[in-house]
Amino acid sequence: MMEYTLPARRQPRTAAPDTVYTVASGDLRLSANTKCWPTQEHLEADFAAAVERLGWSVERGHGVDELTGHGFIDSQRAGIEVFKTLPPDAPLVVVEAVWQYSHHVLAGLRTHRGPILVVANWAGDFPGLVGLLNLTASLTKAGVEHSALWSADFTDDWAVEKLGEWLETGRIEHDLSHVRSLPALDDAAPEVALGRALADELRAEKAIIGVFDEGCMGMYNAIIDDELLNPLGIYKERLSQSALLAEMARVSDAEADEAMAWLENAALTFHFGTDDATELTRAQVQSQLKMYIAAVRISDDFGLDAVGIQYQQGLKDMVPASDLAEGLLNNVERPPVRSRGGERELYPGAALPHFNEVDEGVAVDALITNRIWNAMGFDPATTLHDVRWGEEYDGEFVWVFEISGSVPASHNGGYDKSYSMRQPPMFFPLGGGTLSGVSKPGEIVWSRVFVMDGRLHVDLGRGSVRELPEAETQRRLDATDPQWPIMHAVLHGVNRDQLMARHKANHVQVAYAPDAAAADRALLAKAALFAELGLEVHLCGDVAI
Ligand SMILES: C[C@H](O)[C@@H](O)[C@@H](O)C(=O)CO
Repeated sequence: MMEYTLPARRQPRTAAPDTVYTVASGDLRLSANTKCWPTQEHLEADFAAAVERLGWSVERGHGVDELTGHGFIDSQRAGIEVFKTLPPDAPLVVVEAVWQYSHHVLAGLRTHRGPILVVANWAGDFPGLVGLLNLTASLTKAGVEHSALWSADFTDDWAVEKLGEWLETGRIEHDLSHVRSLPALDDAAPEVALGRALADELRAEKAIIGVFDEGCMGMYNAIIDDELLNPLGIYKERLSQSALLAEMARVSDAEADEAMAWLENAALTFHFGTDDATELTRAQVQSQLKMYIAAVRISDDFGLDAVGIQYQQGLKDMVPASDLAEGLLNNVERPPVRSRGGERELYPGAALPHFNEVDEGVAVDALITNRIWNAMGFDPATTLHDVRWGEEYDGEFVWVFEISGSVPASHNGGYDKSYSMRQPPMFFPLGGGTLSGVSKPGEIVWSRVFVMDGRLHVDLGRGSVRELPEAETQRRLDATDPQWPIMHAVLHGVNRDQLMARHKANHVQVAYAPDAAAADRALLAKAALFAELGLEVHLCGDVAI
């Protein structure tokens, strides 16, 4: 008989009784992990104290790295190694005070057999809630059973009761009574006819989304397989960020400066400084505008209907942030871009929808929103935001929707009400300016396209954007990232915990309509379009259908 070298069988550890094991997933960027570590330690102490008060013990599943000084799992490999040492049947909690890359822990969580809980602190300072929402959405797409919980410090009655429920049963049931399935639609409604006609057109004529490097920052939920995407009539053009760099190198300084002059003329405020390491410089913006021009030219080359640049891996070490380009692309009014030889203006008078962080759920949504809003004669500017945080103001819960860098200027009421600040060095070593502002008051449709049970779904809802006093706006910006664009959103008929429990992404899509009745009509058209394409449509909160 032949003798082969068989791998030694690993003996799985047995879980200690009444013990919860914790892990913490982090960023890939050392600067972010180091800076956020004290906040993470604080949350872990609060959470452990809550568990211990309920009579259980907490064992941290991995230590603090002596070299880096932080205790985050900072790569997929590190995560796999940590999970090898954990008892596979133990109750396991992923504790998150920061923005994290879900794939760091997804491999381990996919094969973990014990109950899984993801928790975050209800705080604005670092995007822990955003990290939680990405991980729970990724687990949902992966079909891994899990629960989630959030609290300021895990001493409030609600969180303590929910934690107790999880310790006892291995599950937390949240109130999801705000979600209902789309009812049969009125065939005679013009919005239904519009939605269905646009769906037919999309399937028959097809559209292409350009994906500059798929899979940003471990966001597994943000990747939609071709098998799910193609039946909608949407196809991916897989592009490399290297090609974007090469194209940027072909854009002249003079062309970028012309775009800069256009923006200065439109009264966009740039907060310039001189220290490249921490402040915004003209050279950074010039590079960003070269990216804008290059992205439009490549989109034209490939006949793209929408485009996404992932930036935060790879490009972040090569050029300043993609955000300024992204905000410009999503706006109808933007610096004109001509073909390389100057003969043609590209995508004249139109927004070219951009899906930040190559989130393909956003790509589908932005493309469809753009078509419906254009057909209805509304401003088609649409953007994602991070579901970042929120607090009550004046008796209602006002969300801080805040994406990490840019919105279309029309959301702020125009370029003259928008500004550009240097991206925080912790995340963006080479800087670059944002396209920021405070989103104008008005009526919005919000939505999220996501993958669950191997199918595409969409959640749709209505909201209003509030105007808050300047001091409150500033307080919210200071409590989060003051460089980033903020929207004071109130969701109709959906409370804080309902959104957190249900929302299957760190991102939420928003688009304005001229007034409440118009927003209701746009939502109806969107629901009809998505239903016609075969998505499972869910209505969230108070929706007039
Ligand atoms: C800068 C950070 O990495 C952000 O990109 C992160 O918080 C997100 O926006 C995630 O959607």
